Amino acid sequence: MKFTLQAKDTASKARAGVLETAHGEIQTPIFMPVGTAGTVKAVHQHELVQDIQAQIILGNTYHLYLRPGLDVLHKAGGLHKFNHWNGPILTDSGGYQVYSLTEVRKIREEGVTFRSHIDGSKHLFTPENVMDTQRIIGADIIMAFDECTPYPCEYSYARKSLDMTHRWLKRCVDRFDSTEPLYGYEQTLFPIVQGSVYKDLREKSAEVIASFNRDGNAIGGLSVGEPAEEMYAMTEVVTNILPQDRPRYLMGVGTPINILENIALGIDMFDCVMPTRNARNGMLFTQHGIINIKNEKWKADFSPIEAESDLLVDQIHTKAYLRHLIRSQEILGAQIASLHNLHFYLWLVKQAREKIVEGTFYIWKEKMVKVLGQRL
Ligand SMILES: Cc1cccc2c(=O)nc(N)[nH]c12
Repeated sequence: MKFTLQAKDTASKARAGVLETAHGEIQTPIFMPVGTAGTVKAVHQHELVQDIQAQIILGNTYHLYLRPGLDVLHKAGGLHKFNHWNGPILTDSGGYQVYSLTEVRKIREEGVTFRSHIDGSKHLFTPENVMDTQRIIGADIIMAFDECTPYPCEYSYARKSLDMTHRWLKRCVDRFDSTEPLYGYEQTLFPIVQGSVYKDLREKSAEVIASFNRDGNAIGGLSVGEPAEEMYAMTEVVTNILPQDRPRYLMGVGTPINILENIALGIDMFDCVMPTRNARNGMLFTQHGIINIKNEKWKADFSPIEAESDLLVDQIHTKAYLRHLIRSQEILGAQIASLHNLHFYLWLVKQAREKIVEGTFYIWKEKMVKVLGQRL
């Protein structure tokens, strides 16, 4: 998988590039809508393509393995066929979701046993079988099986966990490199840097991950509750070590401000459930700050959701109407708010890319971060 750097900011580590996959190219920096169970919740495919120009979406091994299950996905010819998405797909390896979604789980050298959050059935994920699973799902970019350490966590735990994640990575690489894609197009495996918030562990993990010389590299174990300053400090340590000519993917990040600050630290790819999850609760991200649409102040505000936006629903629907839909828990409320937030996130990273290319990113970023966190 080819990654071409097109521009670098002079006042920061921000870069603009193009990542070529079997299902098309991705302009970076990029935000990847999370489509956990094979759908970006409350958003139609044509809206992803036409309305927000999403370039790549995420699926998830844990969810897809449990439902609809590997036999259905295999018979369908993979996730692209199943959900009719013809662009690139990235799947997470499932370990993180086991930790965040299940109570009953055990982490062993062999892998992780857990009970399904759906029906309580018992399962085992190992580095080998999550590679096989991601072969069946057929995502263009697949993630190594890692342990995402909680925050906070003891140094000794973080170090032991890191060493196991590196041993698991070797097993993932051996399995992936000794199996073939199932649907006639190449897939690529990204390893994941861990090390919690400990500088020396992050340095060690970044060096080990870089030594595998894969097409791209991910940074995990952040956006797990640590203060933003710690997130930025660890990202800086890791991007100083990861190879310049490979894309860097910071997993689970983040707010609009997190994204801009991490682009300045040399990150190219982001994913986060925040734009869709918070949308369903009425939290709207806009270029002037954050709107809690359920707030009384919008009750009779008949101005467009966001006048400057080129998204149709932002122009034709009013704040008052969207407030009514969200408060009434109408499905259309989730649909409009989710589409609005995803459109905003994709607009933001597209703006960042344009500013990097024209050499004005740092000034623009400093101005934007002052506005984006404001409560309107
Ligand atoms: C989705 C996600 C968010 C945040 C962190 C992580 C992580 O450390 N590892 C994996 N596999 N996924 C993550």
